[in-house]
Amino acid sequence: MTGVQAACDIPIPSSQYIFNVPSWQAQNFSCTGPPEVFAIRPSPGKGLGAFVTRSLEPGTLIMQEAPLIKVYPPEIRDGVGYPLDTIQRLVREAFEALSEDGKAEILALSAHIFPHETTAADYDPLLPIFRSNSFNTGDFFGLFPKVARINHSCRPNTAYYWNERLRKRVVYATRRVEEGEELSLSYIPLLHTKADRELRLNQYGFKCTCEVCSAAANDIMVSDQRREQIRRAIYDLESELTVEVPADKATRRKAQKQAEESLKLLRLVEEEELAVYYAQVYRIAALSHARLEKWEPATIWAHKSYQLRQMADEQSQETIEMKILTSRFIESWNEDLRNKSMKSGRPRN
Ligand SMILES: C[S@@+](CC[C@H](N)C(=O)[O-])C[C@H]1O[C@@H](n2cnc3c(N)ncnc32)[C@H](O)[C@@H]1O
Repeated sequence: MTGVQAACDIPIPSSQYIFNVPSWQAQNFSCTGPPEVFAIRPSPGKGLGAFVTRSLEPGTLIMQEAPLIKVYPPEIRDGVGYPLDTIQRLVREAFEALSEDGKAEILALSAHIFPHETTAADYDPLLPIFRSNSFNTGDFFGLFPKVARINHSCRPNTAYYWNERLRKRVVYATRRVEEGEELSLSYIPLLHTKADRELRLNQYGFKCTCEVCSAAANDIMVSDQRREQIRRAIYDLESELTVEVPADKATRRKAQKQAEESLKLLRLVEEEELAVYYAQVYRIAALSHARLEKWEPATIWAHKSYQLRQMADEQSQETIEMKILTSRFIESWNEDLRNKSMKSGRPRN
């Protein structure tokens, strides 16, 4: 029996509580959560930013926030994008329903205003605030005032996702973040060249000054090439991912090539330090090796992917998938070893 199980087995009498809470306090009790791990202060050239107050390990939860304003976008008009007039009206309606404190929180957010906007007859200052700070959860556009203080980087140290169970946007560290370092996340897909990323960031009205975009010309060229290669490799490998054992020699040769490509992809993502993609590429490497019945590397990559996915969200479909795959690969690996030892006539302990 392990120490953990032993500790859990200690019977705790149900009538005993650590604190004796008077009933009036219990009614008024609300959980404020642990102290924040960041502070908001000026970030040179970027307005305000969020800076960590102590070093964070990968996977540390940084923020969990419910949207203060939520707007369900109407259908996109073909080739035109979202109808701005409708979005503007919906944002205004949601804003008017807020408390005075909520309104003040929204109005304090930064916004980039395009010159043509202020001259429009129905100009509403809420629209640039919304455009500069809102996130698309896939279901709706939401304004999350705390998350909105995190600046963009093309090599971010955090990732975020919409947690459907909590109905909150969750931000967590994807790598170690040192005390005093600024938190960053990505507003756009990152597997594009600097020029393409610039075009996408235009909608937020700023030119990115992150470490990748302000590097020397040669480093930018190398980074651009790597990102293009990573994008292509992810697309190619993911579109053919299967755990079916190759039925003939030609398919086996192709599967072998794919396993090699999956390791090259891993190296590229690590060289580019795109921690937000690690879980995805570990999964590709795991499945590519499982197909060849190379259970040891398949298990190692699957477990790495599982660990990262689990840091983000223990109960997501992606995490559960990697947990199941890891245990299946371990089983196959054990079976493989048993078969080999039977063949060699040496029993395995
Ligand atoms: C969502 S807000 C981020 C918080 C903002 N800095 C503030 O003061 O509240 C987005 C705005 O921050 C600035 N910003 C964010 N990331 C940046 C970056 N990588 N380079 C330059 N400016 C950036 C831009 O002005 C952008 O419109």
